[in-house]
Amino acid sequence: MLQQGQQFPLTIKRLGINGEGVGYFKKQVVFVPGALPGEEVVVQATNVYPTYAEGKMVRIRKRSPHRVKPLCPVYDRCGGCQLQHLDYNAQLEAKRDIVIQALERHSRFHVEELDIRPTIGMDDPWHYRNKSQFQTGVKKGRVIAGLYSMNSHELIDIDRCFIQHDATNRVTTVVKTILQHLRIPIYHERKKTGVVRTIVARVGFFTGDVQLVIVTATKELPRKDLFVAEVKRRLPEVKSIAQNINGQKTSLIFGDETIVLAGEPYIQEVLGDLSFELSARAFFQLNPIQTVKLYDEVKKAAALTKNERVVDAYCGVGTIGLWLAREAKEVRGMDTIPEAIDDARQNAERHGFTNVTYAVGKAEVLLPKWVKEGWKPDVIVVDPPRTGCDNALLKTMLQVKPKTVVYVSCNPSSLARDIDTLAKQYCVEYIQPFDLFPHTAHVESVAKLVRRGK
Ligand SMILES: C[S@@+](CC[C@H](N)C(=O)[O-])C[C@H]1O[C@@H](n2cnc3c(N)ncnc32)[C@H](O)[C@@H]1O
Repeated sequence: MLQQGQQFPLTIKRLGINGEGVGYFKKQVVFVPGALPGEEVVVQATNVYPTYAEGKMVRIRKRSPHRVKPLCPVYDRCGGCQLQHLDYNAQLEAKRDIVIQALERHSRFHVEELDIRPTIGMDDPWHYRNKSQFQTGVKKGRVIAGLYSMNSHELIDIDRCFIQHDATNRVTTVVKTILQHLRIPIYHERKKTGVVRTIVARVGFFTGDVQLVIVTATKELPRKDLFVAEVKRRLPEVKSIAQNINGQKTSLIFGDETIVLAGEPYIQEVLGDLSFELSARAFFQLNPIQTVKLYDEVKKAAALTKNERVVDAYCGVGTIGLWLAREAKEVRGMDTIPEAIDDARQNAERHGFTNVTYAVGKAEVLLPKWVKEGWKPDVIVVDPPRTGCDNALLKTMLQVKPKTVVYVSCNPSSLARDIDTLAKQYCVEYIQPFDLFPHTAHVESVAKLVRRGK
């Protein structure tokens, strides 16, 4: 058994689900952030648990040929990315491997018999995120904004984040200086004093318009008019300035109340031939370039012929349903967040779709209700949160037996578990991994399932 603080040699076998290197020391699994598959490293045990251990890398004895110098100067301290030290093609392979590992661990499939395709990556895997949410703080009298360090509560000041679109970097940096000049108080988490908590900047990739949301702990924002005037003067690309109030002690960024301070309540974004109006709190996919590829894959997998009734389960603001609507007879979507459904309805209306309806509620409650009312889908698309689909939904799917299920997943473990349940009546035609978040350990997948027999 390993002891805390013990140093030992380790060969890294693979990347774990959080991007850390995984090796075995006398059959005990050890997770080592920063270590890469194929490397031989010396590790110091930092945490030893009954079934696994965590360690930090002390020295690399044999380097991976895929190890590269991270682009970001704060990569080692910031918790945002996990894979910048691995070359991009190797990242794509590692992500496919993460999907394979999840299937081996959480399903009964013979993985070698499944068609798991190479990960679809980006031509340029930098500056792909359309939204930044940087916490604010004060360091040596200077206003800073960024992300919290991985292992401590230190706020890392980030001037240029290499995975953010540069418009969001620029807006955040300038807003920091405006807050500094106007001496607008920054919120202090421990003392619970001050005002500004978070700077949220979102850009429409297609339009170049930027939305700025200042999240404050109090309703009062000192020197608000001056702040707005300075933002307008120095950042003409900002088309919407809003204040969101969040006085709660919570890990959620936004509170319930949003006040538009200047400009439009929305910015515009375009995906394929659909346009969207994004309000301050509206959810929208973070990587628009890859989202288009992902949705096109969903469309291909759904293989619609204008005769199908389609469910867009966990629909968010309805984007997948709208992507499919022209090729479907009818689309019904549902989500638990009322604002998302309001947006989905408006999006459908603006595009003139008459065959799409959206409802607020749980997928596992609404689908059985629709079926009971006599409405049976031919194709079901699910895009659940990390926890995967509720059992009641899977059960209804097995009862209703749509000819095709398209499963969009942001968590390979819950994907593996859920498609294992569906395998009673469905064949997995293929699984297509996507890289929506280069340089992080996230992997998104589209699985196409077709009903066995009739
Ligand atoms: C991964 S997002 C899907 C977003 C959307 N399909 C898109 O492409 O933008 C998951 C969504 O599931 C919703 N959700 C969570 N639990 C749910 C449930 N039990 N039933 C329906 N929707 C749920 C969340 O509000 C969230 O919008």
